[in-house]
Amino acid sequence: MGRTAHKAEEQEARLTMDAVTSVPVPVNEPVRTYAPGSAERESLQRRIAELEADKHELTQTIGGRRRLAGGEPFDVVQPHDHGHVLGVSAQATREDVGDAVAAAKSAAREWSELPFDERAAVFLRAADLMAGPYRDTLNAATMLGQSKSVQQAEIDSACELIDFLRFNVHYARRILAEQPNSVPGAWNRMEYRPLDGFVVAITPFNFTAIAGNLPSAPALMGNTVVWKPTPTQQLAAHYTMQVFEEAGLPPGVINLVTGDGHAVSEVALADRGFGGLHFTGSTTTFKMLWRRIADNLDTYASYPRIVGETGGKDFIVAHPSANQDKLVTAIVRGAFEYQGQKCSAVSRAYLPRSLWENGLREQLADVTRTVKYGDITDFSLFGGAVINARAFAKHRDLLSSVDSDPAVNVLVGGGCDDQIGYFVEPTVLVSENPAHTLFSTEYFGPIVAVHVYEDGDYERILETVDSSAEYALTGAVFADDRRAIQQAHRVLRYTAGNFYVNDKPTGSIVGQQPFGGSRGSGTNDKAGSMFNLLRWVSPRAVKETFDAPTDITYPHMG
Ligand SMILES: NC(=O)c1ccc[n+]([C@@H]2O[C@H](COP(=O)([O-])OP(=O)(O)OC[C@H]3O[C@@H](n4cnc5c(N)ncnc54)[C@H](O)[C@@H]3O)[C@@H](O)[C@H]2O)c1
Ligand SMILES: N[C@@H](CCC=O)C(=O)O
Repeated sequence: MGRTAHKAEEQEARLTMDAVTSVPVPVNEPVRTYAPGSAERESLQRRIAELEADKHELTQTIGGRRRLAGGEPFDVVQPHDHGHVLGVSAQATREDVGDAVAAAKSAAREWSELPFDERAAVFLRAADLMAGPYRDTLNAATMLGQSKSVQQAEIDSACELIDFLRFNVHYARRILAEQPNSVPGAWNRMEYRPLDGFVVAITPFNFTAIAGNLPSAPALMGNTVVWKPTPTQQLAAHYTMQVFEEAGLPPGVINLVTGDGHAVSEVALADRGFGGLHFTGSTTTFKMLWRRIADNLDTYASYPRIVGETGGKDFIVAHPSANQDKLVTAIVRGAFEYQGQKCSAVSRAYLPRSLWENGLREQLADVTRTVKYGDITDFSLFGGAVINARAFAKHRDLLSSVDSDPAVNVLVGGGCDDQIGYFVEPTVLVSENPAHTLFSTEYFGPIVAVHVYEDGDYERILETVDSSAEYALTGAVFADDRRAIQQAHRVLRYTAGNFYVNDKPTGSIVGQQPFGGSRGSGTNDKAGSMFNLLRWVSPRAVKETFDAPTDITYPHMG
């Protein structure tokens, strides 16, 4: 048999396999508790000690080869103990990024021609490695490098990342199964090709799961990727890449480059073969990258896909009928877990005067005072430090400005200290002015602004919540009165892409609350869902006619 005939047969077999197999039905990875005395706690503590004792060389992976970037070196430290260096990495140069782009291009054809099941198996295997032998490593790296408590690491670098990988395979299979109608004599098919170009994934510091999902989701759909994690998440990203490789990801499919990303936007976003951006991070960075892409529009072979999940000014609004205990728990967990550094974190709360003056103020202050931050290797603590010196300085400046602001009262907190780690106290600020910048600016730290409204002004305050900030990511209403809940649904319909009723607006779960927001919060392509995966395919409609006409006349022509 000739080589061409053999190739055609092989291709036919691939199409058939894509059409008939099924994939494992995903279930959410159970969250481990790490309770005192448990074996899982001991095992994790051992791994933390090992990672702390090591000084990692945090390399790039380009075309399957590890190498330190050619630019300026930088240290990766523990935010809660910034004198403790976990690893050394370096800024990617233009040459490094050029090599990563070349590696992505050269791996593209073979990877896209691999049957879907073979690609899916790589990521399902990665999920199992993360759930098993790599769980402690990824959790320890996330705790040490990003200053997460054990609970916050477990729901991120274990459960959410594993869920992304398993659920994406399930959703991708559903996309492939979505086929057009055929009529007698013709067969219509939809082929879900990857994009006609490589994808750039640029990822934030705050979620190891997001950092792993952004390159792997397009790769699952057959794309090759240049992935740039952020320096402060480099340790966990390093191990995530290691898992992908151990799971059998071929060289060049995901190419990790290190550093602040300037060379990535200069080289990869200016390449003719750039096919799409998968971004999560601040609104400012996303807008800057979008503008750069727009400036290069005439360079590209295709219109690039742009997916970005960005900042938030997430809220809780409570009706006078709200349950006070549940409300306080939601504000404190929502605002102060992971030091307020979730894009979904509560950073503004609108509370009715009747509750505020009948115990809510004192209860909120008392519970907030119990929140302790420190070295996250102490499992009794609630949280750690903010991510770096820049974040610390932003919070320090804000706290010192509110000290002398007559429009703001500090209910609790207000202190900060960066001698050992970048610590900012859990802080509740109260202002009578709902138009104060505290209610519109994303600070991304453990600070929540409270506005107390008159009970009769509920509808008006809902309108204020809607119009105060440029963002529309997450939000929650607390009420027992169903009419109040319905009013909130109506007025706040576009104020949050993830809306919660009587629950905190953080902690979405893959497969349960697909995540993302609109307005200044992003393109709302819902990470970990079919909506996101659809952005990484370029469908081709194929019609095959079995017995094509041989006569150009139509019946009306007689
Ligand atoms: N909506 C969501 O799903 C979501 C999830 C997590 C975080 N976030 C948002 O992310 C932000 C916090 O993350 P961050 O501090 O890492 O954000 P960031 O915007 O500072 O950085 C994000 C990424 O962009 C890179 N970057 C910055 N400048 C660049 C440039 N010129 N060229 C190329 N890359 C560049 C960074 O190195 C990093 O990898 C917050 O605003 C938060 O709300 C949003
Ligand atoms: N899934 C997370 C997303 C956080 C973003 O930073 C949450 O819902 O809290």
